[in-house]
Amino acid sequence: MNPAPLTAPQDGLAFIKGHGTLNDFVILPDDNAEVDLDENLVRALCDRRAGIGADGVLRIATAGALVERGVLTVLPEGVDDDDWFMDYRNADGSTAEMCGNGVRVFAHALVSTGRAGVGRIPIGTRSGPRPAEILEHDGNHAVVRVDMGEPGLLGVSSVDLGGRVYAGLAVDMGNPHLACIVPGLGAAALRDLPVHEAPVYDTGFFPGGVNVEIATPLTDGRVSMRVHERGSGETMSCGTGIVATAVAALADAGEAMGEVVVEVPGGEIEVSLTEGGSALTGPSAIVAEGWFRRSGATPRPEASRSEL
Ligand SMILES: N[C@@H](CCC[C@H](N)C(=O)O)C(=O)O
Repeated sequence: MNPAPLTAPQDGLAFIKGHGTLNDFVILPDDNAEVDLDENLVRALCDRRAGIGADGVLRIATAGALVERGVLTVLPEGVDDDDWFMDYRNADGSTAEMCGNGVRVFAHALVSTGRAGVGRIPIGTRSGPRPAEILEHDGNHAVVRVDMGEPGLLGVSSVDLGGRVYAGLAVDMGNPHLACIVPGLGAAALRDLPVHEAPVYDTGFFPGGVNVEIATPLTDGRVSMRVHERGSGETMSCGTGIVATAVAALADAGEAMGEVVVEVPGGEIEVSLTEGGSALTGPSAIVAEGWFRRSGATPRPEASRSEL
């Protein structure tokens, strides 16, 4: 008997799987925004046991199509109708304004699917334009630099993570962050902290939730960081959180600008902070493509929800 070759199933949703320093994404090429990307579908795609598994979903669509379909109410300032737009969703189905690792992988996917050429690529996000430049490209691997815009300094706050309270700098990277530089913390001790536990933060300060970074102080231009992301739990890397951490680590050292290498469990990323701007440079990998069978998606029993 000849086994049937793989063909697109009738209810198949084409996907690409990629990651940036192990912050992983299901990428949905959906230029005209035809897919009804509701919370249940996002959760099913991101489910690490019953789905493909990812920290988030990146839908590729034009900004104009997302407005036409009502996914966006208005175009963010500086984003044009024809721009590719990164419609980002967290693993729990919530929407976020920005994802720094996501923009690198998104730009890489645009190039590898022929939607853009290498060079500077305009990319729209809910927090405005985040142009990316492919610095190296070798099929499934790329090095991408993203213009991350000007970090906003919001003040100081604190968070309880695993029973210990940390003070941090609140940084707006389009999405909210609390970057906590812990005096005397070394990389080995950071590895032992219970960053997977749900952070207890000031909901008055962060009414829409917050991403929490715990990091070592700046030493020779480097810091180590771990992150608990809003809507995804602990991840191996977070691009916006990496820039927020660089801002906080430099501030802690009495500086406002400079270059910082941030080590995360998933690898290393370079951050450049300049007058009124920031950039993130790091790798992207594309590892798979295929079809997600929508009718095969299995709702999770309530008892297993904490794993999402
Ligand atoms: N992993 C991302 C950030 C994704 C969004 C975040 N969880 C939020 O809800 O704000 C990154 O690389 O920046």
